[in-house]
Amino acid sequence: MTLEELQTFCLIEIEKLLQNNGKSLKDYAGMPLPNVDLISAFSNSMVVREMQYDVSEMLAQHDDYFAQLTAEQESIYHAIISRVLNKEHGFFFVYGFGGTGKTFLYKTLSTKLRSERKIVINVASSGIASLLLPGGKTAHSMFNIPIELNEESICRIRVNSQKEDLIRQADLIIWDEAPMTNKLAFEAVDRTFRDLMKVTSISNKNLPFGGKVIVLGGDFRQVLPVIPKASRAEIVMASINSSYLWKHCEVFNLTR
Ligand SMILES: Nc1ncnc2c1ncn2[C@@H]1O[C@H](COP(=O)(O)OP(=O)(O)OP(=O)(O)O)[C@@H](O)[C@H]1O
Repeated sequence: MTLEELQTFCLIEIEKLLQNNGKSLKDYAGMPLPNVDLISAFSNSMVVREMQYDVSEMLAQHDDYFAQLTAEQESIYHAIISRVLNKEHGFFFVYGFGGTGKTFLYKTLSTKLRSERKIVINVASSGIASLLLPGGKTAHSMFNIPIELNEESICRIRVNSQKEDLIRQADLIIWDEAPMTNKLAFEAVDRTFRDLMKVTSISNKNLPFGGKVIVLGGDFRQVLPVIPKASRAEIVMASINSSYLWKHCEVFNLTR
């Protein structure tokens, strides 16, 4: 917890005691007031959970991972981190077959940003893969992706919910095993994020995933979307690289 957060916590407690006695911090000239932005962040337990990582532990882990990155991993790392730090949008795909170090890269990115108290949402297409990611969940449960999908689907994220707030505040979203998810699921997430992020800036409506920095990863030679009785062509058409989103994607390759 930072000193400012600690101060806000203390001021909230003092304010509660004062209010119980018919007074308020505002009645005392020169007394600081709690930081309103932090109060709303505290009230969202999903955001609080993401802020609870031990900063020095994250930094130590990051430095250890970073020192081991290969040149390929390091250049992808810098490309992604610079987008986050410069508050620019980014839609990336990290392509690499099993064992090329995608998860290692995700862990290095996550520890870097968490060491700076930024929010990283780690999801995977399958439950098993999500267990390998730090703080991982399945994409379907995190983004409330509907089971039945079509070209107009949107995710069922309630307005003013904690999840909506968490997504809005997220600095980086990492989605592993992307090739096995139907493109309609990414398109539903894209529409939902555009809608959700236009509150922050109207121009986000025109950016892929509402201007978020999102990293998809996986290997198209492993598992593709499962569609009962579909032909090979239909399966290929259901992959993310057949989506309208793909032309916006910056693809990186991990080869070793
Ligand atoms: N730069 C690195 N330095 C040291 N070890 C690494 C590095 N990159 C990856 N590894 C190690 O190599 C192994 C495979 O890496 P990792 O699990 O990240 O690959 P992956 O591409 O995610 O594989 P999969 O797609 O099968 O999940 C792991 O044990 C990981 O710790």
